[in-house]
Amino acid sequence: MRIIGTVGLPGSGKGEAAAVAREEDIPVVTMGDVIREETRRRGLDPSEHHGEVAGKLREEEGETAIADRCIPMVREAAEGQAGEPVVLVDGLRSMAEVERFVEAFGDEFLLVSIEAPFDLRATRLGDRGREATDLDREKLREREERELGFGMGEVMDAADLTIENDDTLEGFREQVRAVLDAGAAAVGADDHEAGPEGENE
Ligand SMILES: Nc1ncnc2c1ncn2[C@@H]1O[C@H](COP(=O)(O)OP(=O)(O)OP(=O)(O)O)[C@@H](O)[C@H]1O
Repeated sequence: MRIIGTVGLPGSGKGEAAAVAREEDIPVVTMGDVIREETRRRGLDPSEHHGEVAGKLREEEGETAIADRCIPMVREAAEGQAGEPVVLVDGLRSMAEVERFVEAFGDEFLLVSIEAPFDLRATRLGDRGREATDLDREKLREREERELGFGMGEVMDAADLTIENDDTLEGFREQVRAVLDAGAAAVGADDHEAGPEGENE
């Protein structure tokens, strides 16, 4: 089994990476969807209260609340696959979450950081316009600071691979496909040799 987890600031391209995985029939577990679902369960609008509920969940159930909910979903997604399974986990945010995934999956877990400069991300999010923060640069800064407050910078530094998403969408999608294919090929092989480019070492 190979579990590929992504980390990246808002608008870096995690959703696009997940879309590429789905096109390749690789199941995706989206950590943000777990929060959106919980936000709706609490009778709140995810486009407004997503961050607040993410914080509350961590306060109530601990740092790994969201990872804990995702791990059985990952196992279930893996069980549904023929051959050696690969699952993409979209959106890790803290070292506590990384450690939880490593505890659950050991060397089968590969952490990939997706990175792009603030201005590019702000423009792309403005075009996307999914959430209130997408259209407002100040709100984006706040969202970003909140996410960095959860320790996201440290997670990005700890990644096994970095994909720079500062060029065309098609170029980015190709890089993602290469990592997914290498991840799939590396199932059962030595861990950190997966991935064609952008390795930290
Ligand atoms: N290289 C690129 N060129 C042009 N547009 C891009 C590129 N990469 C991503 N995008 C677009 O930018 C927007 C943000 O990307 P995406 O939704 O993947 O970000 P994200 O990391 O999932 O953000 P969030 O954490 O806010 O959900 C999307 O509309 C996506 O299609």
